[in-house]
Amino acid sequence: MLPKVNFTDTKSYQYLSDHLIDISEKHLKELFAEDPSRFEKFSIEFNDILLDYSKNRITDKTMALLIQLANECGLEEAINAMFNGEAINETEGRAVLHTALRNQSNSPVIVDGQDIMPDINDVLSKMEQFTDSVISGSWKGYTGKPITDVVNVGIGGSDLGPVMVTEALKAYKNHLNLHFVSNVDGTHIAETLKSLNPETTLFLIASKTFTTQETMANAHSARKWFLESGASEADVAKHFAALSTNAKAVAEFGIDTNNMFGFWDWVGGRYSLWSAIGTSIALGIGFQNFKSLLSGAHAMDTHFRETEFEQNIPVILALLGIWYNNFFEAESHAILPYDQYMHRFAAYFQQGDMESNGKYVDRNGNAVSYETGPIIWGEPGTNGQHAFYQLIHQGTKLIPCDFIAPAQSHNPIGDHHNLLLSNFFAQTEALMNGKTEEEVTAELKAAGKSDVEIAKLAAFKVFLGNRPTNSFLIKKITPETLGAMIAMYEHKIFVQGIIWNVFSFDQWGVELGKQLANKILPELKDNQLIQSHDSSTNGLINRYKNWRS
Ligand SMILES: O=P(O)(O)OC[C@H]1O[C@@H](O)[C@H](O)[C@@H](O)[C@@H]1O
Repeated sequence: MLPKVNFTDTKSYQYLSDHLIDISEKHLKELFAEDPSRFEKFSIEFNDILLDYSKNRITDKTMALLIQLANECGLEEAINAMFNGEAINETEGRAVLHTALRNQSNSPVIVDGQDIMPDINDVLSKMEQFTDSVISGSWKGYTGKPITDVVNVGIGGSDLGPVMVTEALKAYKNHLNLHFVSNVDGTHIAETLKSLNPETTLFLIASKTFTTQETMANAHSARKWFLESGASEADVAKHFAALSTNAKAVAEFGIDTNNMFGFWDWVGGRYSLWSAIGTSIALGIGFQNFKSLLSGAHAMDTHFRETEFEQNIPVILALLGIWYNNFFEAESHAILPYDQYMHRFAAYFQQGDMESNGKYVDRNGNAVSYETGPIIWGEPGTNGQHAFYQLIHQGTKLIPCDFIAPAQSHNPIGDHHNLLLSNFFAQTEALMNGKTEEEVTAELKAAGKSDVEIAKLAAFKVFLGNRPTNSFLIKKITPETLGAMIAMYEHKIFVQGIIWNVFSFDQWGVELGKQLANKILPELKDNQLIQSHDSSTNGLINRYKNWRS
């Protein structure tokens, strides 16, 4: 069982509220001037990842109070409860053990009195055999040709993780072409199938429940396309595999359960890329690289589990997020990778974070009186700089940002990487320091502007600065460092959920829309006038019926 503390009732919350007044009066520039050791003090190096969190609106006292808050909320107890397999997903009565999937130490993890590691290892070795045979070409399609294209059909957690990782690790990719179909919009599958040859295409139907409407619709269309190409039902086994917890539904769909890679209800969808859901990753970059991804994540798990909070990266990130979310009233958090390969990283953690902590009911079943999960967003630098950074620099909203960049590029072309990294360093410096009116005036004077022009322009060119950032400098984006970064954010989300006293591993909020869509679907079958909803919904449905044919 998890602790169920209302964090606004703690002593540290009160102290932090008082301390906020002092910090609000300080500019980050002043904090740096007052303490020359800020970088040494507020940075942590872990396995080729350097986190610099010194450009945050914090002092030693802030960090001490935030850690006190974590202690008062029972964080240590909660971490142990998760790793020990307690049913901390209480509303679904499940343990939360994605950490076991990457438990490279192989130490026993007990659920309901049974060690789950042997089952995990069995699936991993089945995945290894399968992916090796597809990659080597010994797995043949129904006309005897090797597989060239793999289509992962899944949505949400059965799509976003594999997409993000295979993009982030594209430098490690082999000859197999990967495709991802998620949207129920027929365009997605239609456009994907256009370039494919059924004789050399392998479909992975990825769905934890194997009931998700979008995935089932796309899977059926894929099978129809395959059969219409001249293949027989018996050939399906060579071209369709399932990644799921639901063997019965897989068999009913017509996929040979020998071609099923299983996982378990204690793996949440948005935490499932480490499970059989990662089969597309293992196919795209090879099983050994997939294992390295798991190892990187496992190293972060060990760090999270064993390191004192003062040096614990996920804990520190979570507490900083709470500082801004609940004390500075920041509404969102930007993730900004300076790495083109990581272009889906923020999108991935939109699900990871917002589906986990987007809750207004606390673990006691009461509506909360404080803010919970932030809006997560972001795009890669430097593209974002030319799009939305204006608002981060000069808008009215406080947006804490995570800047992420590799020191070594996989594509060291000319001066590109120095150009990229100069922007990475410059942005956090600019966000912190800003530019004063005096600086602006001096600059305009030097550019030969008249006093009248300076008076007219100066105000628009002032940057207040004092905008907080974290910087992650990663030696290189490898399967290990990427695995560690993903696990780091997962644990950050966990810690925040503990402090906000919400259940981070259910997602009831996605159900209502699904239920209503199921109710509306039969109403779309014919052209009868619909009057069963409110006037807006009726009006939209009726106009759709009128326009669709
Ligand atoms: O893997 P499944 O069962 O098809 O589910 C896909 C997604 O379905 C959504 O409804 C859930 O909100 C996600 O968490 C989940 O990842």
